[in-house]
Amino acid sequence: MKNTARSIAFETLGRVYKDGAYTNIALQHALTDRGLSPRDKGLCTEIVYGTVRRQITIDALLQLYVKRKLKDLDQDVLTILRMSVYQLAFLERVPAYAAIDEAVELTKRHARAASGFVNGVLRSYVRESASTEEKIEAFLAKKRASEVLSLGVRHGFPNWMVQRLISAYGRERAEMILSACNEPAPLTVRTNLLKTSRESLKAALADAVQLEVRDGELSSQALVIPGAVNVEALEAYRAGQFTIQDEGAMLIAPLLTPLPGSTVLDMCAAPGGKTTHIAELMRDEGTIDAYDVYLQKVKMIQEQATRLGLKSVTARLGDGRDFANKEAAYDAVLVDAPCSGLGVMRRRPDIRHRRKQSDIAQLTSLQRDLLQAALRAVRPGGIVVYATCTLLPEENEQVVEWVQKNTSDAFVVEDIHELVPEVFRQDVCQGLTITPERALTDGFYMTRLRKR
Ligand SMILES: C[S@@+](CC[C@H](N)C(=O)[O-])C[C@H]1O[C@@H](n2cnc3c(N)ncnc32)[C@H](O)[C@@H]1O
Repeated sequence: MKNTARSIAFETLGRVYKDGAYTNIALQHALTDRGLSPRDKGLCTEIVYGTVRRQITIDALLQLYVKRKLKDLDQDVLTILRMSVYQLAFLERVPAYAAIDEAVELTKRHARAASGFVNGVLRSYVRESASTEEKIEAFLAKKRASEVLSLGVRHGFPNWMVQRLISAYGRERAEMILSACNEPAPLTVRTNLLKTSRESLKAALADAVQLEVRDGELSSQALVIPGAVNVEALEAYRAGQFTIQDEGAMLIAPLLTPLPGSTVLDMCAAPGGKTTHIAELMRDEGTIDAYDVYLQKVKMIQEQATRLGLKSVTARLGDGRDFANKEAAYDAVLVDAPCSGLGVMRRRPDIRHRRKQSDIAQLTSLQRDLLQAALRAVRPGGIVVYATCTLLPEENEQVVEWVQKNTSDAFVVEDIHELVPEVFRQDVCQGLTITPERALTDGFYMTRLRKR
């Protein structure tokens, strides 16, 4: 049977559910050289991302029609049911018969004995005329769901995440954040101003992809490309004229205000998005030591620096925490710490299933150690920027507060009002947390500290 959008979606979801693959990476591999039309690639992407994003909602809907526990179903059968209910519940343009017929075909191929069961469940799903919202509410009423469970089921997030976001942002904003995390993220690129101007790159990209490319509004280097395009295949990419980066992430390197000729340590640098930004801001004059703890990832930093033609970057293998015991006196240090990643769930939808509540304490401990080591490694009067791509205060301002109380390297938290775009100024406090519903960026925390 030939490849179709749904058969490749099924295959990709299998890699995610059975092998623990990352959705974005599994999908990228699955779509390469499989002969799908752009339209079918779009449908496949939508089904894969949507099924993973909405899995918790879909499972609630399925429980209304399946008598057995979902965890007792064969994994392939469950995957087929999930991706089919996603189409029936959330994709208005997909005709129900197309989704169901192909679900039955897929089941015949992968779990033949269950094809009648899959057909029955999906047909009873569409037979009931209630809207998706009404079905979700029916499930919640049956469960007598708490407010946290209700929000989690409506938006597709585990209870602990919902609870923590409510504690940090209040119910109303937490719901806006959850909803924004389910929106597709735009494709944005950062112009390498050492090679080209934003105007020239905009024209070159628009010509290459035949779409209207527009300026980003938060960074003077940013361009937004509407639509899913493999920009890494473009000549301008090979020529080092841009880096793929979320516009929110483009706000972090400038917080270091790195001057040409300075010495900078990037402690957690791979794949090098911010390292290369720092080097560009320094006009590639000075030195940037870019560390990561995994060898494979260190290679990625070097590849990016080479592609962009940056000579000031040296990619190095090492644990950032070791700087606690080293002699160093960098002018500036970036700690872009490993974190729970709740700010980037638009692009990495499986984070909501992969992350466990118990990870947070471990991450916090690592983050504290890294920040303490950074304060060791910077010279007196130098700058440390601490950043994450998560929205939880435990990994953000509370890490800074803890280190402030528990380190011998005293520092002040600097005011960053002038260093961030207007739209975020009202949110600057000890640092800045940007959330995805504010300006349609990924979510980040960033703060600038000056060692006394
Ligand atoms: C948020 S990512 C960095 C993203 C990067 N700054 C960028 O903009 O492309 C965090 C990185 O920290 C690395 N890491 C984790 N533990 C580390 C440690 N103890 N020392 C140094 N790097 C570490 C991870 O491998 C990961 O690549």
